[in-house]
Amino acid sequence: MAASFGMLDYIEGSVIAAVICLNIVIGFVQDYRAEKTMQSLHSLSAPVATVIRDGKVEKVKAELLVKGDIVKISVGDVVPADLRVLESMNLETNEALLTGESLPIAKSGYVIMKDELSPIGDRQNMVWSSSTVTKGRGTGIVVATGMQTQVGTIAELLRGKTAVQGGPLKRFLLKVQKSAKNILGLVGTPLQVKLSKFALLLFGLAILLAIIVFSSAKWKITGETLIYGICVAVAVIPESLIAVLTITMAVGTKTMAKGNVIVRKMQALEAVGGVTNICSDKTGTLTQGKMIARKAFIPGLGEIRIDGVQDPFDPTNGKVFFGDEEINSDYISRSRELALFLEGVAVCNLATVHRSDPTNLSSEKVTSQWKATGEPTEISLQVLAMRFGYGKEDLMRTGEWDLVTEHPFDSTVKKMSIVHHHRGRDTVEAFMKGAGEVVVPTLNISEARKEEIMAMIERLAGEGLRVLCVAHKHLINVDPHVRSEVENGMNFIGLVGLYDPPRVETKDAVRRCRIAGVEVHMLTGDHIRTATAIAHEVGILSPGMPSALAKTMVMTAGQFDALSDAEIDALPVLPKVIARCSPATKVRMVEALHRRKAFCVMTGDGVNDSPALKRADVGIAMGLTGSDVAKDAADLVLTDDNFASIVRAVEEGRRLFDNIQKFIMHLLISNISQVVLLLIGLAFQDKNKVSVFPLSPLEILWVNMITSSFLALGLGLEEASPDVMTRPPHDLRTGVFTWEVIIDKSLYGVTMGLLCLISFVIVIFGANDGNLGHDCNHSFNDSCEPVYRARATVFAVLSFLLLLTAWEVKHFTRSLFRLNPERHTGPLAVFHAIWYNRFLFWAVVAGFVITFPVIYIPVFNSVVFKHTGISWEWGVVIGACVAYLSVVEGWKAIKRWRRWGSAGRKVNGIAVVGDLEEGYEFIGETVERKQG
Ligand SMILES: Nc1ncnc2c1ncn2[C@@H]1O[C@H](COP(=O)(O)OP(=O)(O)OP(=O)(O)O)[C@@H](O)[C@H]1O
Ligand SMILES: [K+]
Repeated sequence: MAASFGMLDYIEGSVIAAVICLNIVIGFVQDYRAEKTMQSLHSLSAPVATVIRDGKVEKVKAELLVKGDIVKISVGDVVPADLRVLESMNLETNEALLTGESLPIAKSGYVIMKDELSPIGDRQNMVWSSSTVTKGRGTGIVVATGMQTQVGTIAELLRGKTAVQGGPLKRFLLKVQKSAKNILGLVGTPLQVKLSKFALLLFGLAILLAIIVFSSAKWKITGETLIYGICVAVAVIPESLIAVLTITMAVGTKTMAKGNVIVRKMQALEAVGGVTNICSDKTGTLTQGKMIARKAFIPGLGEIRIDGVQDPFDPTNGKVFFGDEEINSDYISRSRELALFLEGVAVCNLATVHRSDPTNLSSEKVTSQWKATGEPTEISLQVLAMRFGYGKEDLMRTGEWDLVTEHPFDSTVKKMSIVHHHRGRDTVEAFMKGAGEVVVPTLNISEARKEEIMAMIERLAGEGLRVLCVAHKHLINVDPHVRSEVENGMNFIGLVGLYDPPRVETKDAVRRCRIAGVEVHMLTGDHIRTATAIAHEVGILSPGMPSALAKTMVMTAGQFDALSDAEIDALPVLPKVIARCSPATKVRMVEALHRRKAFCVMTGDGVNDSPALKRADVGIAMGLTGSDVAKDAADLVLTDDNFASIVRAVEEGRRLFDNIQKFIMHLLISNISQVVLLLIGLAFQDKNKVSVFPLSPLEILWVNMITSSFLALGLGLEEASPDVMTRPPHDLRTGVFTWEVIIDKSLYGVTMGLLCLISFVIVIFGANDGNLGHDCNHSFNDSCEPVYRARATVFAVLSFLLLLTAWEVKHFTRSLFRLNPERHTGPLAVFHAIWYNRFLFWAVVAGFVITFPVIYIPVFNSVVFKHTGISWEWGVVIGACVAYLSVVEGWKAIKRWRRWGSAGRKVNGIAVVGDLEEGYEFIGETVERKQG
C-alpha cells in the first residue's frame, strides 16, 4: 500500500485501502456475531436444580437459586450450591474438585459439627457446590451460592493466577506458542484446525506466487509489479474462510437447539453427520417413557389386568379386571395377597403421584390434573397401588411405617429394596422389586416354582411388557443395612407387567436412518423378550430378517459379554438389540463398532454411562431424565429425550458438512482459476518485454471481495439438499477434502482460468492484432484501448463465472436445472433452485449488478480499475458462461452416469441408490457376499 501511495495515484491507493479495510471489518463483524451466538447457546446447557418452593417441586437454573431454597439432590446430580443437608438416604458425594479426595464421602443431616472451623472435607452435614452425588439422595437448604460457595472462593483465588511450571524462559516460550496458535487459528475443533492449516498452506502459496510474479519481472520491481504481486497473493489467501466456518457452525448449533439438541462440544457437530451407527436407549428415547401397569400376577390370587388407560398418571382412569370381573379397593379385604403385593409396589418406591389443584376451571379443555415425579417404572407402580387406595402417601399417612433403610436401584444391579419398621405389626419388613432374572433366583422357593415363574415372565415379556418381580420378608436377626442379607431368601409376592408405548415418531425415524445408511441398535436394560417385541414394533428388527442372522441380531448382555473381542469381530453383524445391558456392555459395543471402522452415536442417562458416552464418537445424554454426570460427559444433550431428535441432528450434521464442502469447493475453484489466469497471464508481454496484466490489481481485489465472504456465507446457509438423508454417511476419516472435491475443483478451476485467458486472447489477438500497447499497467494512454477493453472482458468473465459457480456447487452431482425434481420440474425448475436460498440469490444478483457500474462509470473505471466500457465483448462473456456451464453440467452428467464420487457412495460395498426399501435386504446381501 505504501508503494501505492508513493508511486501511484492517490485515489488507487485509497480504494485499495478501503477494500482491504472493508474485508477486515466484514470478517470482524462475522466473528463477533458468531461469538455472540455461541455465548447465548452456552447458557442453554447451564445446569438445573430441583427446588421445593411453595410446596411444589420445580426445576430452575442453578444460577437462580437463592439462600434458603430447599434443594433436592440425587445420584448423578452436580450439587448446584453449598447446601446444609436436612434429610438424606445413603447420600455420598465426590469432592475431588474441592479437596482432592477422590473417594466418595458419606453425608448426613444428623451429624453436628462441634468445631466451627473444621476443614471443609470433614463437614459431613454439608454438600458443596460442583461436587457430584455418587450415591443416594437428599434434601438440603442453600447456604451459599455463586462466588460465595467454597468452590467459588477457590475460583476467585485462582483467577488470573494460573501457575505455569518451569523457568521464565520456558514460560515465555509457552506463552508465545499459545498466542501464536491462537492467532493462526490452530485451536478448536479438528475441522477448524484442519482448515486453519489449509489456510496457512494457501498463505505459503500466496508468498510463492508473489515471488513468481517478481521473478517474471526479473526483480526490477516497479510499483505496479509490487502491487500486482500483492494482489495475486491476496487472491489466494482465504480471508473469510475461518469466519464463515465459525458462522456456519454457530448457525448449525442454533438450528440444532431449535430441534431440541444442545451442542456441548463443537467436535460433535462435525462428527454427527458422519455416524454409521446409532446405539440408543429404549426407555424414554425410543419409547414414551410413560409406563402403564397392564398386568399383574399375584400368587394365591391369579392374574389381574388393567384396561382402558388414557392418562398414565391418573389412577382413577381405566379399569381393573380379575378374570371378567371388574374389581376395586373393596377387593383388598378379600385377598390378603393382593394387599401385601400392593404394599410392596407402593412402599418400595420413590415416585410420587398427586393431583395438582385444578386452577383453571374456566378453561374448556380437560387438562390432565395428575402430576408425577420419579422414574416411569416406579410411577406406574405407584399409580397401580393408588387404584386400590394403597398409594405410598395413603400408607404413610397411617403413621405405621418408619423407614429403616433403602438399598437403591441402579442399572447394574437391576433391583432395589427397602426396609421398614411397621408399628402396628411391630415387625421389620423388607420389600424388594427388580428384574425377573435377578430377583427370582434369590427367592425362597423350590426350583420347579422358580421355573414356573420364569416361564410366566417370558410370556409377559413377549407381549412387550417390562416385568418386575416383587418380593417380601420379615427381617429377624438380620442386619437391615447389609444388602446381601436383606435381599436373600425372600418370599415371592407378585409379578407386574408394565407397558411403555413407543413414541409415535420413532418408527419413521428408524426408517429414515435405514434409508440414510445408518444402523440403529437398541441397548436396553430390559428383558430380551420385551426388547425384541418393542424392536419389532419400531422397526429396528423386521420380519424379513435373514434367519442366518437371527441369532446374532438379538443378544443379552450376558451373551455378548461372554464373547471375546475376536469372537465379536467374527460376528457377521453386530447385534441390533442388546437386552439387560449394563454400562460396561455399552463400552464394549462402542469398541466393537470402532474395530469395524464404524462411527457411532451412543446415548445414555445414568451416572455409569459416562465412559461409554466419552468413548463414542458422539455421546448423547438425555436432558430430561439424564443425570448431570452423563450430561457432562456427553457431546450433545437432547432436551426432549426423543430418538427422532437424534435423527434430526444427523441430518443437520450432514447439511453442515455438505455446506462446508460447498464453500470450500467455491473457494478453491476461485483460487485455482485466478492462479491459472494471473500466472499464465504474465506471458503477455508488450514491446518492452513488460508483462501486461490481464487483470488490474484492483480488479483482482474487487472480484475477491464480491465473491468471497458473501457467497461463502450464503453457501454455508444452504438448506439440506433433498438427498441428504437418502445416501450413506460420508467418511469421517477423509473429512471435507474428498477426491471428488479435489478433482472437481481442479477441473472447474482450470476451465475457468482458461476461459478467462481465452477471452483476453480473443479481444487482444482476435480483434486487435495482438496490440498490447505500452505502459498499460500504469495508466491509460491511447495505445491501451485494446488492453483496457480486454481487461473489462476478463473481469466480467471471471466475476460471472464465480457467481455461477456459487449456484453450481449447490450440488456436486445433480444438475442445477434439475436440482430438486421431488419439488420442481420443468424448464422453470432452475429458478426455484436458485431462489430457494434467498441470501445466496441476492448475493449473486448483487454481484452481477455491481459489475456494470464498475465497468461503465467513467474515470472510476479507467483510473481505478484500469479498464474501460465494452460492447461486442459481451458476446465473449456470454460465450464463456455458456461454455463453463456446459463443462460443469457435462462433468456432473458423467459422474451421475458412471456413479463416480458422491453419485455412487456405498454402504458396505453396495451402492445405495435412492430409497432403500428394506435395510435387511442389503445387510443380508452383504453378509452372504462376505461369507460366500
Ligand atoms: N426402580 C426400579 N426398581 C427395581 N427394578 C427396576 C427399577 N427400574 C428398572 N428396574 C429393572 O431394571 C431393569 C433395567 O432398568 P434400567 O433402568 O437399566 O433400564 P432403562 O434405562 O429404564 O431402560 P433403557 O436402558 O432401555 O433406557 C428393568 O428392566 C427393570 O426390570
Ligand atoms: K481470496
